[in-house]
Amino acid sequence: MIEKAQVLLVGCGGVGAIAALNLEVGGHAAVTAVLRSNWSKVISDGFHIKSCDHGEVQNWRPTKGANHEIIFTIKSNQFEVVNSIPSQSEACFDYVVITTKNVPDCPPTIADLIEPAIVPGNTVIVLIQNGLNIEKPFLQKYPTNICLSGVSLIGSHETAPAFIKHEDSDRLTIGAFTNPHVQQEEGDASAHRFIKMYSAAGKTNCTFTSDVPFHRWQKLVYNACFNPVCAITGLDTGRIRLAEDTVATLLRPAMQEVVAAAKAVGVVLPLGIEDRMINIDPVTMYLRPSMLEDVQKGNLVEFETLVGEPLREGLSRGVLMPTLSFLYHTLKAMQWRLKEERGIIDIPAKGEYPQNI
Ligand SMILES: CC(C)(CO)C(=O)C(=O)O
Repeated sequence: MIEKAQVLLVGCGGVGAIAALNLEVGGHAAVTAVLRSNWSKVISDGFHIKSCDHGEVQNWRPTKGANHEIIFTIKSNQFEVVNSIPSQSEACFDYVVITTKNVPDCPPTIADLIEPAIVPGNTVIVLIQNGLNIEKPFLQKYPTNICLSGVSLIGSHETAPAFIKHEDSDRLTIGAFTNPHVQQEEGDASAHRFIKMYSAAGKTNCTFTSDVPFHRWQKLVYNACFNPVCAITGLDTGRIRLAEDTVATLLRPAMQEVVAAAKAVGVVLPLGIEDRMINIDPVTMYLRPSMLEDVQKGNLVEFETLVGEPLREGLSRGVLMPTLSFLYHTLKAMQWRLKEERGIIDIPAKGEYPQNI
């Protein structure tokens, strides 16, 4: 019998639920999933997943429950669902896989939250998240742990709590972030082990890269541009492409600025990458990037890691980035509005006019 790796999965929405399935059905991993907004729904009814890779998976029902810990049975595998981060004394995790959104402007950060589950120098941290410089807080806090990058191309959304619609198959590129305290070969070997475990069910296309910055910047040509333009305008990617001059005046200039920033940090992206990203999906897919979904659900958006980081990298090297600056500062104002709506910030009541305002 295979000894299963113990995986703590933080975040189990559209991307995380499919990651959980891949890991579980492959039979090489036992997943403990940490849920938040969908926790009570998963406890009562389980997940309902319609997946282009896995087919229809209905009602993952709990077979055992105690306080916050519920064990689910999926076929022969066990899938544990909790709503707080278990500590290493409760369970010993080989991997902590993070599939949440990254909102560093709204602490506590995930790097802080996972602390009880991390054994220094041992637990492998896997970030299946968009954006740039996302590894920095983890390398700072857990300098001797291997940290893997996962760049995901997947069309999977949580349409209602615990209802997952997976329409575009899972393609995941895994590699080790450069860490001055860990040999690169060790990180690469760990990435290969993760890929083997993740791909074991044969339902996903998970591949290795030795060039993490290239893959992160390449994906940013999409995420730093399509995501904000769609989130700000309320239009999906198909409509952006159909709408008169939006591609010419907003999307393409933003993409060109990201390509120039990448070049300034030493990452040369393929010629014509802008066109490839603009046309990556059929127009009539009317794809809604995650940032558009987030704004419309009233969720905070990951504008710092998708837009702020490439902008700062480029500006600090003298790259002119007027379009990205505009998108960044617009998103920052939108985030402020979202924070007010969610009660994260308070403002003085209308009608109070203190002298100093
Ligand atoms: C590429 C895409 C659209 C889906 O994986 C994405 O990364 C996002 O929605 O943020």
